[in-house]
Amino acid sequence: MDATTHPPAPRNEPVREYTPDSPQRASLATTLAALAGHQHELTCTIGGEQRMAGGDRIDVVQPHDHAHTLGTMANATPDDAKAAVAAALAAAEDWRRTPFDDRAAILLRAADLLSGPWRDRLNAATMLGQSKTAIQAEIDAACELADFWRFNVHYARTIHAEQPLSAPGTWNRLDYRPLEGFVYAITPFNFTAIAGNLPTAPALMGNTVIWKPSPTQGLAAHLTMRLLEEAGLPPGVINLVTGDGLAVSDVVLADPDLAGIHFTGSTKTFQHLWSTVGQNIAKYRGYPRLVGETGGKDFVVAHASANVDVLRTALVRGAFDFQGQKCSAASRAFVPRSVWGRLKDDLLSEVDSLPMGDVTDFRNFLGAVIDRRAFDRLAGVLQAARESSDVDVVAGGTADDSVGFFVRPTVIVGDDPAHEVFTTEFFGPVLAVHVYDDADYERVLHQVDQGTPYGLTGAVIADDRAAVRRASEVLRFAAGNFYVNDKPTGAVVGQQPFGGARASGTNDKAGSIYNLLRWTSPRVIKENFCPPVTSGYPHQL
Ligand SMILES: NC(=O)c1ccc[n+]([C@@H]2O[C@H](COP(=O)([O-])OP(=O)(O)OC[C@H]3O[C@@H](n4cnc5c(N)ncnc54)[C@H](O)[C@@H]3O)[C@@H](O)[C@H]2O)c1
Ligand SMILES: N[C@@H](CCC=O)C(=O)O
Repeated sequence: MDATTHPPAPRNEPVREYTPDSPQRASLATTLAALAGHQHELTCTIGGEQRMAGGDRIDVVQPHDHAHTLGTMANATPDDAKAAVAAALAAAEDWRRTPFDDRAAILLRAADLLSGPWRDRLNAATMLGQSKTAIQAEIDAACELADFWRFNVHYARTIHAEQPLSAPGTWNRLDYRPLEGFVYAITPFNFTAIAGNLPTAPALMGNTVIWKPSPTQGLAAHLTMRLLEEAGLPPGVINLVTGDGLAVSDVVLADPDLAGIHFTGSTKTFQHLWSTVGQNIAKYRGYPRLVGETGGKDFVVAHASANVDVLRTALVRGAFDFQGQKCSAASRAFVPRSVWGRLKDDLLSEVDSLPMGDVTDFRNFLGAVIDRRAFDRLAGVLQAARESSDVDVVAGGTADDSVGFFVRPTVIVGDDPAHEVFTTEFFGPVLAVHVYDDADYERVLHQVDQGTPYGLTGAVIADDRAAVRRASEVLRFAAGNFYVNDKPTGAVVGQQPFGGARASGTNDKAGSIYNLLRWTSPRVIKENFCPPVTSGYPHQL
């Protein structure tokens, strides 16, 4: 058990802007060239040792220039997975005995390394590997990840300080034990910060971890692991296994010591993991904690009182930042006819003129979508929309994979809010717009609430206070992160803890006290200073 010390108070990492001629931009450009000019061996890290996984090789390419390979990894095999489990279990005893302050100091040091000497490297890896523009990489790989590490230490300390009352003659304590076993962290391609947070949050609470990042986030994940080692993370605390994860799950999900899953990715993958755990439930030592943040079909509802410039900006940034590949991205908008009349021309011309291309050219607003699979899926969506008589493609609608996986930002207008453009997560730069009669605001709010199985993010744009309040009431369960007169993306750690319910996940709010509580199994210790020495009770006298 730990003394209540006071780690440095967390603060949000300031966001750099990378304006032309700034030294920050010059430094990032130099690192981009250096990283792109090197072929990286994207190894597993098991028990502190780097080794290439034993399965099929996978080339990691730049999505905006797919002929340009950044490095190679391989699918982890069942033997690699077994070695990772063994390493996590071997490291567990020492790690759980490591005082909280030492565990915390490693993550605080990692945060400072990231905001200093590692910033350009992790930003550049995220730009090259995931096709993020400089600002999208900066708010993710530098700022959000440093924020996760600093704020998690603060929240974990708050948890440790929460202790029970003690009656006279006794001392009651809460011992915040880690889970018994190991945690399996599975992370998505789209956020380097999420990839870095999911293994380190359980580790901070004293757990050892097997981390399976997305192959298309492989370069940034590899560098995050090196950064954590430099910060002092002992071998075996986090064991990185590469590849698609299929063989890893076969081993890990059947292991009696599986104590938890920390997942972010698609709803489909999480449901598969959950049902496999359900089938294996009698095998485990305990009940594995299942934490998953998953997909969304995030909305913007405009009211007749909406400021058109606020609405246009929320739609353009909310739908098309990072090519719409944020779980929080606006992908369905509901706009009153009177507002659409004033919004349409400016919105469509702005969307059609958004510069898209190689993200190392800082003038671009969009890069490419992540890989061939995403490109083919999105190209199919656009083709179906172009051919459909039920919807109109009013901006974008084209895709070109000759150099990179480029999909033009697209706006589709449809009359039927039950059409799949309003219900299916496409996870790309596709915004569906439903134009409604101004008098139908109340009906539209209910449609937005019931229109999809998801409940992740959403926004209302309105100047009329009663309209804001009504949207907040009707849409209470439609979004775990609800925005008023803002885009539905860009949550900041410590300010808007992030996560949604319904099919969007377990809503444990990444980077918050609620998430960290899932990685501890508290023990109560009662110590009696004056224990009774006779068995009789006073009423017997
Ligand atoms: N709610 C959130 O906070 C949040 C954040 C980011 C992304 N997302 C969601 O993630 C999705 C996009 O990310 P993605 O394409 O990487 O998702 P995905 O589900 O395809 O993959 C996520 C991770 O799971 C791995 N995986 C897939 N099957 C596996 C298995 N059987 N065993 C082990 N690992 C397995 C993948 O390799 C990857 O590492 C979108 O649906 C998006 O909405 C949600
Ligand atoms: N937390 C991020 C979304 C993460 C999902 O991709 C946001 O708020 O935009």
